[in-house]
Amino acid sequence: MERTQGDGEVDHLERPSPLTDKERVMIQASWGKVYQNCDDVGVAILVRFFVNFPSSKQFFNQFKHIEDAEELEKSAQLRKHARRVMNAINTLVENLDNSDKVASVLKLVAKAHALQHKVEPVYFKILSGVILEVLGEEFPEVITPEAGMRGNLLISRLHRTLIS
Ligand code: HEM
Repeated sequence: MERTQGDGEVDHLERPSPLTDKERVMIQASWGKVYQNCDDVGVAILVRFFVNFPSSKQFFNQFKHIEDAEELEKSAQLRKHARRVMNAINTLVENLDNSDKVASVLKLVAKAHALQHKVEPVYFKILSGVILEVLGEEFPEVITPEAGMRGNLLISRLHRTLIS
């Protein structure tokens, strides 16, 4: 299904086909390399996200007024969220063969962000782009176009959970 948003952007919300065993193993191996460096990678992703999309800082009381990238990098709240994001993705990747678990993790994250933190769903889409951008730069050998596309589909599931 394709939905056209108000600004004319076409949003691909089609249900992805189930992963084959081969794809699952490939994603888990690729992610394993990323997760070995989870602290550095997570912080690099979030700093890029908050520097390039400053309005996304509004949800974080401790660094919403910080503009300098080096200062952002030191923020304890940013570093904590980076770890949480990386750990949540790790749980998803470890459980790719358990769709109930994947759905329950996505639902928990989606509910907390929508209801408690009041984060608009669009920020998840933006963050997913930044994740793929940073991983593509840092791990060109593991982020193939195919893996990138699957990553996008995972995030679009999260986005769909958030808006439903
Ligand atoms: C892949 C995407 C994301 C994942 C997996 C994720 C995960 C988490 C987790 C596990 C927590 C802690 C539990 C909770 O309070 O819900 C959290 C907290 C939070 N998240 Fe996210 N998050 C994501 C994206 C975002 C985005 C895009 C924003 C806003 C732009 C955001 C804003 C927040 C805020 C404000 C908190 C509370 C921070 C605090 O209390 O210090 N998150 N997130």
